[in-house]
Amino acid sequence: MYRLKGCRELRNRAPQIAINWFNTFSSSRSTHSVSFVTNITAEDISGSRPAEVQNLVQGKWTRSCNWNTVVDPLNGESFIKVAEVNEREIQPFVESLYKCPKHGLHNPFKSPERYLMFGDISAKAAHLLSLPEVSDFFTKLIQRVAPKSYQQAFGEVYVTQKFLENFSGDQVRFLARSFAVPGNHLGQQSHGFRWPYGPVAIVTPFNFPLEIPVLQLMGALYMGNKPVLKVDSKVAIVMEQMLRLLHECGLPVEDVDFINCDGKTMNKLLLEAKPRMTLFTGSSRIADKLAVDLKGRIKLEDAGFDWKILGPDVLEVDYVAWVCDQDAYACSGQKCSAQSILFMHENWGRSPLIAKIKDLAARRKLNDLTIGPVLTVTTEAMLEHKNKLLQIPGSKLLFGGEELENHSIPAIYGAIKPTAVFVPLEEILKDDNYELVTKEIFGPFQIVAEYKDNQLPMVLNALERMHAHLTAAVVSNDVLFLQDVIGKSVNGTTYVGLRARTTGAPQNHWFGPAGDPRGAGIGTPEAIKLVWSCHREIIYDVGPIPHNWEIPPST
Ligand SMILES: NC(=O)c1ccc[n+]([C@@H]2O[C@H](COP(=O)([O-])OP(=O)(O)OC[C@H]3O[C@@H](n4cnc5c(N)ncnc54)[C@H](O)[C@@H]3O)[C@@H](O)[C@H]2O)c1
Repeated sequence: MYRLKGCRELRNRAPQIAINWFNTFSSSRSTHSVSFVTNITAEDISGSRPAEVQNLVQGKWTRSCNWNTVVDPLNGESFIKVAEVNEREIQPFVESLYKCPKHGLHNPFKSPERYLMFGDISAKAAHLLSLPEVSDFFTKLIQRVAPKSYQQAFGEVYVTQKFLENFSGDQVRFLARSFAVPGNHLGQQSHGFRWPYGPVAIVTPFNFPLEIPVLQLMGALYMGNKPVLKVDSKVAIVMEQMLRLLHECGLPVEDVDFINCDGKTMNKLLLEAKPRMTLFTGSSRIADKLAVDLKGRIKLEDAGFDWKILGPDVLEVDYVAWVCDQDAYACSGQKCSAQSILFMHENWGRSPLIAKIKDLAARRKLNDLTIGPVLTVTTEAMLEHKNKLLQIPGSKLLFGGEELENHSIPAIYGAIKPTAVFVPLEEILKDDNYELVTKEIFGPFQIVAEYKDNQLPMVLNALERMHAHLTAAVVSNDVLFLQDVIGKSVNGTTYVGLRARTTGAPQNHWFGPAGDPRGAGIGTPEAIKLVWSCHREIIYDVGPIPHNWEIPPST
């Protein structure tokens, strides 16, 4: 991205961005009224027809003094202009959050009809996303900014749609279900309520442009909060379009602010607006900084160095190899849940597993985006990491380790073939090597190690020393083996059994790190309640006072 010069404050102008789904939708379903005009398709966004992304504050879409230009990750062409708010322009966002009281926009004692409103909004948005033309629009828009295969991008749209279905009807008010406990005397009862934080912030990364922001945003809204949302500018166009869709479905325009800015500006906004809670999804480095800056008023979905252990029972080698390939290399390894290290029992080492993973990885092609640009690590950095690993005694390149061929991916991004490097277990555990081997490379890159029966404690030791505990997989149907590994590890989302995978963040199970009191979750009712509400206890004590009551002695 680079900056365009010149200040053009163009508040309240009609958006000029492409919303292909909208055109299709309005022409095929004429009963649905709409309030904005669009003119190009996701495929047509280009250097000659750049799309624009705006900000939303205090109910108004706005532009800014600064335009950042996003380059097409596949060819380097400037194709999206993002109106980026700079540090001197954050005041309207600060004021907007200040307007929201700590008790939120709704709670069980205030505007409870809003719980039902969000049930209705969710139902309508789920319906819209289920329409083939709408889901195709979002799928292709995701592909343009965070290149991944059609199926992987569609998966995001599908999970988002199912999530919205899950919280339709009365399900939003059920999130705020309370409980009561009888008191010590007549007239006393204690009630536990789920209470909003009021003004809140959501910061999300580039890799899931739709799913992560929508699921967290809706969770925040359901519980009665007013969020300011900041998505990585590279992919913000997707969420900008989704907000317009949510407005069509009845979301009040003042309920969410949407800001495009760099990390430094967002940091400043958080310090000045003082949201009561911030949900941060992204790297551990920024997560730790914000935890300090915000004095702990934060929940985190941070980095993943995700592990998979193949147990002693070798079964279904083709299936396990396919899951390994998907876990490590789908979305070019840019899932926070991607398989970063594979510990295989020596029995698997004697099977054709690695050869099969190599063959599957070799099927991946740039032209269908089953492999593609890496948006936060350059080719040079990934190859340098590989070279450092290969200096460890006994390590070897299993496959990959080269730049992609015949590509036009710009040099600011990465482009390497799916890569696997073998490192001996004893070497991984050495202090000099451990940090290097367990460094998260957010690209198509994995470490492979082998262990013998009596070396399982060494594998468990390697897990114990990791700093992030997001996803994990234990591939075995040996129940005693599973018990042993589960009982001695902590990852928040752990798949176990023959079909175990590290990736997979559907709407039907919890996804998030464990072992960290700051850890957040996403997707399920438990995640929403934990992240977006706090406990409030109201103790009713209305009497009557016993008729023979007398003032007792002081205590
Ligand atoms: N745990 C999860 O659920 C999850 C999901 C997706 C990605 N991730 C992690 O995210 C990382 C990749 O994403 P990334 O490289 O975009 O992460 P990142 O930390 O660089 O950026 C994440 C977001 O934070 C913003 N940001 C940067 N500095 C900031 C600051 N000082 N104050 C406020 N906001 C700031 C960025 O603009 C972006 O929107 C990986 O480590 C991956 O594992 C985790």
